[in-house]
Amino acid sequence: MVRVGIVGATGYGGAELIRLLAGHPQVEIANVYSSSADGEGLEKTFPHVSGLGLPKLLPIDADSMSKANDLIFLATPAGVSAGLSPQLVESGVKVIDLSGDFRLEKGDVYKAWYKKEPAPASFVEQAAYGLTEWNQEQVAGASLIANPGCYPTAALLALIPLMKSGWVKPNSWIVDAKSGVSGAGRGVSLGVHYSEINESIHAYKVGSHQHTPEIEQELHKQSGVETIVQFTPHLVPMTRGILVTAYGQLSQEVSQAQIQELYEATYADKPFVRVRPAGSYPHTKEVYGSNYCDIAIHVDQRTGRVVLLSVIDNMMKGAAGQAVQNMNVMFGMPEKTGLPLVPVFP
Ligand SMILES: NC(=O)C1=CN([C@@H]2O[C@H](COP(=O)(O)OP(=O)(O)OC[C@H]3O[C@@H](n4cnc5c(N)ncnc54)[C@H](OP(=O)(O)O)[C@@H]3O)[C@@H](O)[C@H]2O)C=CC1
Ligand SMILES: CC(=O)N[C@@H](CCC(=O)OP(=O)(O)O)C(=O)O
Repeated sequence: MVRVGIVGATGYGGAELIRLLAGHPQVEIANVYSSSADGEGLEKTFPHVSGLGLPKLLPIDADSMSKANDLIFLATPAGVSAGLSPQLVESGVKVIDLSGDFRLEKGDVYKAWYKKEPAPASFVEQAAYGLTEWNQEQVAGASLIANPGCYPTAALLALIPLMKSGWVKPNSWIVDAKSGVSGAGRGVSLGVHYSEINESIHAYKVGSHQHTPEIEQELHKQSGVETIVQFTPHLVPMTRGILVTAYGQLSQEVSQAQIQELYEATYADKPFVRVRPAGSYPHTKEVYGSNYCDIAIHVDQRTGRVVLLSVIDNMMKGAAGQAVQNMNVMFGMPEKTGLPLVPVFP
């Protein structure tokens, strides 16, 4: 059994990790940690986990954490992992970080987009970017995983095959994304107040969202081609789910069938990416509560553009689900272990 510890267990990412790990056949939830609720039972925060026999919340202390766990998940705000993970990794415990602290390779880029001090460069260098489908080998050998952001997961799984093909003009990509409100975490603020967001939709952080350099960095790494992406996120009044609609200008005559074939071949052996039949319209509800990313391809011959539609559950493939998928790969377990396959529907 792998002994896991969860930091940030009182947040949304932490709660989703508990849901998955409590049902994982090869994991023991050994410890849960909190920066604010020492000694309390997690059911005080989350009545829905009552009766699972979970340990009480402990204070965060790197020394004792590294002795009591084989793996620590950090589901904490940006900046926390940058300080904590180096100590944990040095003492021999593996770390999967759900925040953005180890995703960006260049410290100055992190500082510019997150407005925080970057993690030590030597640890950023050894972190594997945990987009499992594309980095399985690096994930398997890593001690520190930078779990991808929710929007980058949906965008990258859709864009990478076409970026690698050379069939789309690199700087033409426009990534329009819509997210449910759980993507903003459990903290209360005016921006997620029910009466402010219900029956409304709005864009935010146009040209300045911190996931923009992450998408660009990984497209470059996977395709070898530098790319600038126009990324616009929107907040929609639903709890979970992300829909990415991405537009790229084709660089040559390519048919819908050719692109469809490319995607089907690329993801044929990837259990969590489902390429939908040509011309379909995936709904976020069709992946709700699951670790799937569903992708559909539309070629518009009139405009010469390809339109990619990609849906995920932000809490699952966009956060905790992908983190568990990475844990499975790190510990040599089958990739799908403990990840319930069928989405909750309706
Ligand atoms: N929600 C989502 O869809 C996604 C989230 N992420 C990332 O995952 C991380 C967690 O997100 P999410 O669960 O939504 O956020 P939440 O705000 O719901 O939870 C974060 C938790 O972190 C803990 N925390 C707060 N401050 C500190 C601190 N200084 N030191 C240690 N722990 C602290 C809090 O628990 P306590 O007070 O008990 O310590 C809190 O419950 C974030 O970095 C987020 O960006 C990534 C992808 C998707
Ligand atoms: C809807 C919503 O607010 N989503 C969050 C998701 C970002 C996130 O989780 O940030 P890191 O993964 O980079 O830490 C946002 O746009 O900031």
